[in-house]
Amino acid sequence: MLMKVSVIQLPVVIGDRQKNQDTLRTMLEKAMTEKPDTVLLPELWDIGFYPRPLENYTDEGAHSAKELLSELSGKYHVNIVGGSVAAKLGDAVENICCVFDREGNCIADYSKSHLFSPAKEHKAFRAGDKVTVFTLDGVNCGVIICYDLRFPELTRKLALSDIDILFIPAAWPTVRLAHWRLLAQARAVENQFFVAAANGSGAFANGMPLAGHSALIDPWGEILAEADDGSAIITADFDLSVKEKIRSTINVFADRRPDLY
Ligand SMILES: NC(=O)CCC(=O)C(=O)O
Repeated sequence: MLMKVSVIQLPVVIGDRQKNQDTLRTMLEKAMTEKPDTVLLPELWDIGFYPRPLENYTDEGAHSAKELLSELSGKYHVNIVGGSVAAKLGDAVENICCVFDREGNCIADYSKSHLFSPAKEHKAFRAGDKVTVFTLDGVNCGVIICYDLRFPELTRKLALSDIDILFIPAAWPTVRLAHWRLLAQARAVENQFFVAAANGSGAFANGMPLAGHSALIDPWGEILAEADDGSAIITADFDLSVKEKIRSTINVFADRRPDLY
């Protein structure tokens, strides 16, 4: 079975939701010429990482993002893993990813569980406390958000739910590009699944440049497609039978020692 996945590496403008939503409309229309099954967006693609004071830029209940992503997934009949947005939920804000199926239904959500303390994200956002697995076109998928990538235990938990594809929306800076690539490939190799990693292009609110370099990676760690640091759309076919072939050669899941760790 094949799943064609596209990543939209959006050039995020800090604090300008309307502009970023307009850019998404344009880029998604362009991405659809490749006929992807699933499209992934970056972390906080509608406001950037992250304008202050955050309360002036939040999306109440993620309604604005949900309305747009539902419309676009239904219109183009494509699954959308909606990056993330700063959703006001009661009296707190969560960095939340909403997932849409081809009919425009929001079928899952995940709130970032590891907040990036060097940027004081933990002061502005509330951390999520659940692990999210969902199914797109019959394929088991999971999602983590940016800094979550540094915590392999979370990803391993998703792998143990037998996911085939891990989606990673991110806002990752150029100064740590080497970590971004290395960790994304490592998660693919150690868990023997596909990874779709979407970074933004542009800059953080403090002016630090974003690395771009969104990537589509197979379970052998091979990079099937990779962007540079500018605005970009990348696409690759994930041949999901590869996962089983690799697991029948090196079966790390059979050889694990959960009795030791
Ligand atoms: N948006 C983030 O979570 C940034 C993470 C990051 O820059 C890092 O882990 O390094």
